[in-house]
Amino acid sequence: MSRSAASGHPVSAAPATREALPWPEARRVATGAGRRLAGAPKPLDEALGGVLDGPLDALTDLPAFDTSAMDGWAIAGTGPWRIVGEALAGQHPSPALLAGQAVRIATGAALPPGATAVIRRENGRVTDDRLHLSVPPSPVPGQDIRPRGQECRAGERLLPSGTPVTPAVLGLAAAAGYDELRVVPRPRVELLVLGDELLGQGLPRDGRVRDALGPLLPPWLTRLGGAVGAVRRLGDDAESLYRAVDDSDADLIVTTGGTASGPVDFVHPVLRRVGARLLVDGVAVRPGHPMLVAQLPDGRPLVGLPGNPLAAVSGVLTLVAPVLRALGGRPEPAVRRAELADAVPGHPMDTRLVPVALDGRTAEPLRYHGPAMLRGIAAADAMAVIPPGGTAERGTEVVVLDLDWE
Ligand SMILES: Nc1nc2c(c(=O)[nH]1)N[C@H]1C(S)=C(S)[C@@H](COP(=O)(O)OP(=O)(O)OC[C@H]3O[C@@H](n4cnc5c(N)ncnc54)[C@H](O)[C@@H]3O)O[C@H]1N2
Ligand code: MOO
Repeated sequence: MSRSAASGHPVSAAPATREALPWPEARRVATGAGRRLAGAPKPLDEALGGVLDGPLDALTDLPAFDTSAMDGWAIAGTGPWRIVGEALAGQHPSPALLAGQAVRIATGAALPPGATAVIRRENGRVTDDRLHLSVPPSPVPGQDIRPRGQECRAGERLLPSGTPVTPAVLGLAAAAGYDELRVVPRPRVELLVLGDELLGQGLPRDGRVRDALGPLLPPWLTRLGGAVGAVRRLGDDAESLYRAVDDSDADLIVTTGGTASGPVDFVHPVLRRVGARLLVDGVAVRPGHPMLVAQLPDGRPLVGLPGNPLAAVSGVLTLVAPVLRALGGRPEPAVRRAELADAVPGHPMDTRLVPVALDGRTAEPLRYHGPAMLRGIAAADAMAVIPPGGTAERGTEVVVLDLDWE
């Protein structure tokens, strides 16, 4: 918030100095700031993107009955076989086969009782209602039969609680007999982009710049499990920020800009006015140190991201991602590590997050990583975590945070 602006409401300025939390601790606090949302039953077509609220246990054996795995003939005993009928997918099982009998059968059709194997269409020949093998040897018992319960038995655990509901999970749930699933819904996110200087289109002009975070954040927060409503761009005006925060019923509010101590940085004063409690007020990380997490009086979290675009990216990885995971009941991703392809200077006191391109186990640090720049991160696969202290030399193994945005 760089332009001079007047607020209609009397809000005091933010304090000049705050206690910055070490980066690992800030992430832990962020994880604890989101209470898992209540699960609810959803029809399958509305469950996508949620997280299983309870394990997925099979409601049936799968397959639910013995089926043919191939188009051909179901046979009993040894051949040649007399063809006594036909079995198509979706039909009741045909009458029991006796030794020396066969039925024509389609893939997925219920196997008649007594059938011992299936002969594929291309391996048999029919003359005068008699089936002969054209390709020996005789099928072994059970050949090309999918026996009932091959994939699972009724009651068997298919997936644990907390599994993200993907299209494949929907398919498995349907196959296993479910019409609806109990899911933790995607947390609803309200995104408030602050700054009089921000333009929605065209070239930067007259001291104004394009809003980079309005386009950047919604698809990313969606990838991270949020349900992001329309972005609201607000001017540098404490009253409209106050009203937006006070009116919002989102599970998580994310603001951008206005976190520092400039003349129109209203996030802190507005948080005080709504009675929010600051859980994280500054993080020892570069870029992004003025990022914050607050808890509204009713317990809902608000994350304040700094306005500098790369600082905001750092804030998403540090604070928003853990809060969203906690709200949405998603597990933490496995820690990933890579070796630096070049030395990266550390910050004396703060953790650094540096855009890197990954090539297998190697992380190449990228240029253009200033807090106001997006050029480096747009070419990056991840951000490398450089602990405080001296230089991380070439070959040092560091934690990398996947951007995972495609
Ligand atoms: N006296 C101090 N000044 C600053 C400090 C400090 O500790 N003391 N911290 C600096 C750091 S670090 C950062 S990061 C920024 C954070 O500032 P705010 O969160 O208050 O953000 P703004 O002042 O609103 O904006 C900063 C910068 O980013 C541009 N911006 C904002 N929003 C967007 C957007 N959506 N798209 C593109 N660019 C955006 C804005 O125009 C400013 O240039 O404060 C430092 N100052
Ligand atoms: O959040 Mo600031 O990056 O450290 O410019």
